Amino acid sequence: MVEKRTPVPVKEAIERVMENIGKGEVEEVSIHNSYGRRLAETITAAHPVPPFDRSPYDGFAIRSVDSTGASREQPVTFQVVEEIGAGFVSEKDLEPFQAVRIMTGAKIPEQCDAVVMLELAQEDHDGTYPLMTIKREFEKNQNISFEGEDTKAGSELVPAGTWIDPGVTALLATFGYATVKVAKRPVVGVFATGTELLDVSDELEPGKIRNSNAYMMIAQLQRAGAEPVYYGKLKDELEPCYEAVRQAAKETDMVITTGGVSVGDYDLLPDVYERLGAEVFFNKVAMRPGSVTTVASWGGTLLFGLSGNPSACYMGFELFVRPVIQAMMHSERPHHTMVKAELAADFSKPNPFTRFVRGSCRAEGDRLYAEPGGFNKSSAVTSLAGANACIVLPGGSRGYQQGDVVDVMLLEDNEGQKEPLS
Ligand SMILES: Nc1nc2c(c(=O)[nH]1)N[C@H]1C(S)=C(S)[C@@H](COP(=O)(O)OP(=O)(O)OC[C@H]3O[C@@H](n4cnc5c(N)ncnc54)[C@H](O)[C@@H]3O)O[C@H]1N2
Ligand code: MOO
Ligand SMILES: [Mg+2]
Repeated sequence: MVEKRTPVPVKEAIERVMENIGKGEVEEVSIHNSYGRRLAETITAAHPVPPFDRSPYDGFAIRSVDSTGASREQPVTFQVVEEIGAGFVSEKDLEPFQAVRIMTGAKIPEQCDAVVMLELAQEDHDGTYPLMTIKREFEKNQNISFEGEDTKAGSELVPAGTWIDPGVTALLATFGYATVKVAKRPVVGVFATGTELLDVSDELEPGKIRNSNAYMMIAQLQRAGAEPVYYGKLKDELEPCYEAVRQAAKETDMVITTGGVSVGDYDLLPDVYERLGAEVFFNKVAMRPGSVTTVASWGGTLLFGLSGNPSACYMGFELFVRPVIQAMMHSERPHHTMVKAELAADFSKPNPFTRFVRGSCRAEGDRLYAEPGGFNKSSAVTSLAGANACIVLPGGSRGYQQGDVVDVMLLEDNEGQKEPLS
């Protein structure tokens, strides 16, 4: 008799997994290697930005009071007593009607409170000093880039858990982080199971296929920020599978396998979990594809038994493995971001399970469209190429029509959200 499995609703299944994980360790990395990691410390402004009042223009720093009454009819002339570029500080004590030629980024001289752009000044020379004449008044504080206008000292800028994008890297540099505390990349063991599997470089043989899932999962792990350890492929034989998974579980933070997780004669992962004495959280999820997704825990290591069917394997990874990686990397929003978009094709056949249709989300005019990727079976591999989104169609008695507004999960977004799927 075939074992009867009870399907768990997708959200509940994800929550069961998430209850069983904690934050990963912290390490310090050079700013050069920080892109794509997650912060393990909150970045707080150690000083104001900019750290001093500075000129936003190439021009002349003046005392605004000297420009009072300046007009086309009554121009006012200044002696230019000094010139400073960015990086230099004025040392002159200015007298009335004296100005400093100043370049963008240079510190505003002590006695000055306005900047005249080069284009608004007429330049001349009196034999001793260069001269500059203006034909309009300048107000106090005109054309000054103020200390702290970007951020004040002590402001919390980026919370721990944030994905380090190029902008965050700029902040790290601004505040002198030559190294930064980041979450360690979880180390994830990868196995492909299946006696039918050939290596990538093998010629096809009757009844055999090339192992695509392992490489797909490694790429998904890299996209998620984890460190994949590829243990290779395993034949559908219990003893070697058991030994290999057991060993890998001791060496990694989690182990993902693909294939051998359903109810077939050669689906041996259920036996591996039983023999290990692993705690199986569920072995059937009310989703399609990926209904056979199984998650277990053994000795503190999570074991993900993903389906052998490529589309099912892909979805099992994005729904269950990826959020675990994000949470271990200190993300407060470990789940994929959801948006609403218009369905660009009909899915009129109702399905009792929630369907996850791989495809793309694209903007056209002021609307977002969700476009299925093509061949939509669990076994599909071609429709995964270029997928940046997944259309989520809740199960039930109704189908979905082109133009319906549906939930779409963004696969390439690093922002994430707290709760799964809503
Ligand atoms: N009687 C039943 N049969 C099946 C059920 C069921 O409920 N009752 N579930 C079906 C569903 S749904 C799925 S999904 C598959 C899941 O099968 P497994 O996870 O056990 O995976 P395998 O049987 O090992 O392989 C399935 C399929 O995928 C191909 N495969 C496997 N590994 C790879 C790989 N690394 N790269 C590319 N392709 C791979 C394999 O050759 C098979 O064609 O079970 C249904 N059956
Ligand atoms: O688990 Mo299967 O992918 O539902 O099709
Ligand atoms: Mg099978």
